[in-house]
Amino acid sequence: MTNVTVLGAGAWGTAFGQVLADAGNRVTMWAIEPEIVEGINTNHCNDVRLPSVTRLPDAMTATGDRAQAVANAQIIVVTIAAQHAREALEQFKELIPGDAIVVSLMKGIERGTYKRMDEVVRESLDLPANRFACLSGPNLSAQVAAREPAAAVVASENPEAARFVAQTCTTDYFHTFVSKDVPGVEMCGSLKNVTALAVGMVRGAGYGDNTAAMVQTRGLAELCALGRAMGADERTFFGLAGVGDLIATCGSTLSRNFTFGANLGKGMSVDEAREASNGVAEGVPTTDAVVALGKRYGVPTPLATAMSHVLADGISCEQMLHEMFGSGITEE
Ligand SMILES: NC(=O)C1=CN([C@@H]2O[C@H](COP(=O)(O)OP(=O)(O)OC[C@H]3O[C@@H](n4cnc5c(N)ncnc54)[C@H](OP(=O)(O)O)[C@@H]3O)[C@@H](O)[C@H]2O)C=CC1
Ligand SMILES: O=C(CO)COP(=O)(O)O
Repeated sequence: MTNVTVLGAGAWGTAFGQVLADAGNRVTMWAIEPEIVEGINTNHCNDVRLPSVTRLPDAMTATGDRAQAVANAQIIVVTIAAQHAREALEQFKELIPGDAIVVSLMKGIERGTYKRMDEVVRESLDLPANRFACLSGPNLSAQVAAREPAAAVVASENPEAARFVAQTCTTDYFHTFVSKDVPGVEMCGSLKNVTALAVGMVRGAGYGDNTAAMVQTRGLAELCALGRAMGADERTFFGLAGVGDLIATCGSTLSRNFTFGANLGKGMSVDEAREASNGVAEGVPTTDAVVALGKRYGVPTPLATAMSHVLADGISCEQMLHEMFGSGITEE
């Protein structure tokens, strides 16, 4: 039995905590909100973030105390909204055990620094690469929480750490693959959210399958080009973390990013869509970071750039599509 601590009891943190408990581990959830801590410890549920689960496993407990949360952890899973990860993790820097493996489940790029979550986690905890892993894939939290079959990729520069993490979170319904491609897995998770915003937007505006497929495929092309430039392994884009997660996120009303985009397509303002969102839509702050990374690496990012104009200037779906394609004819 492994001691695993999950930092952040949001929808995914809670659903993944259940996976870890089902896999036979002792799971400690850390949450800021006392209501969530109380709910997990007393009623075995997280009505705030994951109300679809009426009874979480007994092996899951919660605390709001940072030191207590990580004291005996062999694996620490981080699933905090990406833009708050640095400030939250810095408070754990002196507390985490010297041999614990830290696993990021987050899908975003930090605004302002344009850093991936592997970089943010390692910097804020002063963590060597051999103790870091990330996990990503088509994992809509409500479906994983319902124990529907699903799979994910665990990536680490340290193959032993990747296997340890993969074994720790494998159940009869949750399968894991291992990879060494940390930048690839990180870029897949982050960029698919930007694409899901755009696909959601065209769906919300009333367009059908051709338009959605077109936008989704151009998003994949953008992910491949930028990911390649940043040193990712091409094969990752066509695996679970890449195409797999694009299919799930761009095709599901359970996705916060898809739904956020759909609400924009229906005519809501960004503030109204934010208000209506049921949890964090990571693609929103990540969009500008993707545009900035594109400039840094000399890679055109027409989809992210057009979406950044939607988010900043409120351009329409038609204008977004027009901007995305430009006026010239190019090779695909
Ligand atoms: N939901 C899903 O299907 C999946 C989500 N992910 C990724 O996992 C990450 C978390 O998503 P999810 O759990 O769904 O999001 P939610 O919106 O449900 O929860 C966000 C989490 O971040 C925490 N948080 C926000 N700000 C702070 C802060 N300043 N300090 C500490 N904690 C903070 C929240 O704590 P509090 O509740 O106390 O406010 C909450 O636990 C995202 O990067 C997402 O892309 C990945 C795969 C699947
Ligand atoms: O990453 C996810 C599914 O794999 C969840 O997507 P959303 O964050 O858009 O809900």
